[in-house]
Amino acid sequence: MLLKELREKVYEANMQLPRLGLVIFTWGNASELDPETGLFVIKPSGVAYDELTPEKMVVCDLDGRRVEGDLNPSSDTDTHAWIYRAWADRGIKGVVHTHSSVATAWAQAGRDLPAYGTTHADYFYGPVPCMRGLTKEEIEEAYELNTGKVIVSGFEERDVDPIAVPAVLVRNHGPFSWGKDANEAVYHAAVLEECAKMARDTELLSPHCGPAPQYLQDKHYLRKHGPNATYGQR
Ligand SMILES: O=C(CO)[C@@H](O)[C@@H](O)COP(=O)(O)O
Repeated sequence: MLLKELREKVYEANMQLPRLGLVIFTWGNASELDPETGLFVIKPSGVAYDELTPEKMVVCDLDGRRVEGDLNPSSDTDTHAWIYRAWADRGIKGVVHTHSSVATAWAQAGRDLPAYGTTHADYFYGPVPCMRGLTKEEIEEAYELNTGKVIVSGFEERDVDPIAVPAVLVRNHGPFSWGKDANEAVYHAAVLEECAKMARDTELLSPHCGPAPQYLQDKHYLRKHGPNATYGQR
């Protein structure tokens, strides 16, 4: 069996999704890329979380083709593969998709998630962008592959660094997040959902409050990220 240890790691990352309240039923998926082989492990499609095992994880290549496994890989496999092809050389080796309800509501509303406070700024350096929905033709051509293309090209067009903002909202669909591995991608998915809840409530309390001042966002993001980070135990 290929990538036995990675299968176990990706299984555990997937099991975090329902534990954190980010998914129900079979929604969502997590994967991690093995840079040495260029293969990634992903959850199988449509399998309930309480039926998952490391052995049921599916190994795919960067074209999204199944290399090992009896089950069909996640229906979002091509999206994960597109993100790896585009950003693995930036150190992005874990991808997560969820339908966490409040982040999905921002995606359905077609709105970027504003940086209203330091909680957001600690993890996302600026708003989390909401990328356009797919056209009918893109959906009919290759839905999941074009979802990945919309995400990556959207970051390029909007000049957003996927390291500085490790998450995205896809209009009328939901959130995707990423990180250095599957666990960090899950972590970012959970933080995104909490920031989405806070932003929704912020707008209820003060509809036109505007984002946190840039100097405050800078302070919080840069204290945790980059060469001058000071947060926590060094
Ligand atoms: O959003 C989608 C597919 O894009 C959901 O069905 C997804 O969260 C779960 O699909 P899979 O079970 O991983 O195939």
